[in-house]
Amino acid sequence: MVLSPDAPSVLRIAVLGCGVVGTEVVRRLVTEADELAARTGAKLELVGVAVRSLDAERDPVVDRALLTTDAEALVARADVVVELMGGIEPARSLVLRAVEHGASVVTANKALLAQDGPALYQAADAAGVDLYFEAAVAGAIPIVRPVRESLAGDTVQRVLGIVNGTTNYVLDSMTTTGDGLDEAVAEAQALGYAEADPTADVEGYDAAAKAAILASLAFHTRVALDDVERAGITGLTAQDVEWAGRTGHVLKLLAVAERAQGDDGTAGVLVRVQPTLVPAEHPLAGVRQAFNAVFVEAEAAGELMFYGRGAGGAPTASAVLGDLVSVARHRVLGGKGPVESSHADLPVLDAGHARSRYQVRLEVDDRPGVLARVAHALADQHVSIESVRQTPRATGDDASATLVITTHTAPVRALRTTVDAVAALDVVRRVVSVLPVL
Ligand SMILES: NC(=O)c1ccc[n+]([C@@H]2O[C@H](COP(=O)([O-])OP(=O)(O)OC[C@H]3O[C@@H](n4cnc5c(N)ncnc54)[C@H](O)[C@@H]3O)[C@@H](O)[C@H]2O)c1
Ligand SMILES: N[C@@H](CCO)C(=O)O
Ligand code: NA
Repeated sequence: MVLSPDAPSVLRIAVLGCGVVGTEVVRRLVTEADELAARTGAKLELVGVAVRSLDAERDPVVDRALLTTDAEALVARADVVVELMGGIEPARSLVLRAVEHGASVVTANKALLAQDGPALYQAADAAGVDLYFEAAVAGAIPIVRPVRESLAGDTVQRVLGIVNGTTNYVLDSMTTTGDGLDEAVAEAQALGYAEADPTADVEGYDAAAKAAILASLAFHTRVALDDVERAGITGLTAQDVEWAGRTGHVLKLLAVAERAQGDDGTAGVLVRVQPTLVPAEHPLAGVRQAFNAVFVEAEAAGELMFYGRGAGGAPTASAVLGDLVSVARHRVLGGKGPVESSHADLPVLDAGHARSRYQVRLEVDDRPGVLARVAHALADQHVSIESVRQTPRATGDDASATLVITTHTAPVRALRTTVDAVAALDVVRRVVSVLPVL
């Protein structure tokens, strides 16, 4: 490449946090140094790695002479800061400090971006530096850049997918083994997918943060973590998974961000994370283990699908290094990457505006007239039935049955009212589950 005489020949790189991802980023910076320099046009010199403890055991690829517990001082002497410690503070202050010093930032921190993204994007923009975050959504899968750049000339209608590897592993394991949730989570922990405290994954916070980031990019609108309607997988049982299979579905934790209309017809966006019944023949049903997959539906492009590893040290490091080369190239060749695009400023609608097909599973008395009464309760709310399946549970005087009703697309508010009405019928013993169907 032809470089201007004042282009830097060396860029100082600071890595903050040396855990699962940080270690793999350091490994590639060390082992691929020559190749990265050739691609960038400048040497990427690792000048320090901020850690909590200097004495902790580490992979030998990490040069102990580069370790420091003074992250602030390290940030002050870097051209590019790679934030991989996670959490809100001190990550937030260090990212702000970095851009104030004129350093570009690469981060994998979805929690921070979903909470404080706008302030960070503005600070980077004001300072004229880059803030890149491909690794924050779906790990190695290129999805931030396609939505932010490749689709910048199109109109995205909907983004949906599996964006949390841990919960996909847990649900996949429940599907294949018939295990309950606790056993599957313990297995995911033993294999290193789920953390010791798996709350962020199993309660859907991690997926919700990613959904907020994707929605912001896709709809040119600010969407924060609190705007996302969220349900995790903790309430799911082995029976829910079994019934999904019996009715031709696979249970997946889906993130959905879509354009929708408010009550007065105004345009808005809806963003939610919830366990969803995916038809067995749908491509998302075949996303196994800890893999992620994201569908994007855009006006001109039509349907796009992105699939790959959404977690793990090396895959996530791939996305971080891609960003690092991009922002480093801007330093060498001049120019800057995209800034926050929130001009559409669409309202985030409350989840009551969602429309979906639903599957309602009931335990009912098994006697004449029961089905008619349940069907009547749905008809009262104009919720149309697509199919009904009845399976006997117990026979004799106390005969009972499982009733699985699949509805046509209905507004979630009508569905909720319907379920309350059904639950109140004396012939209905229990509403076991209500799940959306993709
Ligand atoms: N692990 C993955 O698969 C994955 C995938 C995508 C994104 N991410 C994101 O990447 C980031 C890092 O994740 P991870 O899995 O490597 O976590 P990790 O817990 O393995 O590593 C984080 C490291 O940062 C260190 N750290 C925390 N606070 C620090 C501080 N104040 N000063 C110095 N060091 C500090 C911790 O001691 C730890 O070693 C997080 O934002 C995470 O959400 C992780
Ligand atoms: N805990 C996350 C890591 C990637 O963000 C997951 O399981 O997908
Ligand atoms: Na990604």
